[in-house]
Amino acid sequence: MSDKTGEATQQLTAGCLQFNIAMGDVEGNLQKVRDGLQALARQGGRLAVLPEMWSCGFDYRNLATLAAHTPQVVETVAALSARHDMVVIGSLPELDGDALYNTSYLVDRGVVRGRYRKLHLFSPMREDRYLQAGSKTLVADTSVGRIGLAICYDLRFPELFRRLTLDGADVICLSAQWPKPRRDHWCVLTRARAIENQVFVLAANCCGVQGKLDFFGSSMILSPRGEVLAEAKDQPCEVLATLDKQAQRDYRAAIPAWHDRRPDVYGVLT
Ligand SMILES: NC(=O)CCC(=O)C(=O)O
Repeated sequence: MSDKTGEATQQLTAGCLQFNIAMGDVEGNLQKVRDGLQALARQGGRLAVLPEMWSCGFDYRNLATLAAHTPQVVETVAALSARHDMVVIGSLPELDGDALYNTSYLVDRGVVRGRYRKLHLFSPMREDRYLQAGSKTLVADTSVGRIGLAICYDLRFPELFRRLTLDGADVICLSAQWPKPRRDHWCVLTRARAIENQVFVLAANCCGVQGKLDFFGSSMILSPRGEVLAEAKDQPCEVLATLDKQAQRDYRAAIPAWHDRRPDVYGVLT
């Protein structure tokens, strides 16, 4: 599919942490992540995906103050990722000057390898009123392979996922806060993005109630064929699966949709 495989691990144990995000409670949410990463590490996890805005939720009124904690939160996650020999990905509020972003941090064994600022802000949850949109995509080489990042509503934009795959991602990690009643969209779209790009998709959602929103969980791990390798129910938990990179290469060779694309006719993506 791409010569930029960034191949590091043939068999990768990877997981999503799903929990109920307590609005504004940075320390409480961080403790859930400490416990969850430890549980994943005990089961051999080398890659962990956390939900969207996991440190505090969309606490818009206090977001600038809460975002001021983010550098310290990232430092703590970096220390945990080093201790557990893991790549950890999840979105947090980021303050840059006066601007706030919904930013996914990719931390690899103690080092921040990249940041991705959400491109598509979800106006039904008023995200566009309080946050700025990013303007760049991110695919990074890590100790577990080449990873592309996306955040929640981004899932509805196949062009982004195609771009990440064109840039060599073999795993795409999505942090989300995706509420009821749109579980069917979540299930179909995570699967579609995996199948159409022949990539692994790890999609971490939150669960529980925050204000008027009720989150159904269903964090997912999908194979490049679209098989559901693991799926959470609606309670706090971690889900894990083994990602077989050789099987991914074999499948891409068997169904060569990538080579058969016709961007000369219909696409500007090259
Ligand atoms: N936080 C989000 O981006 C929510 C996206 C969502 O719920 C959707 O249906 O799309």
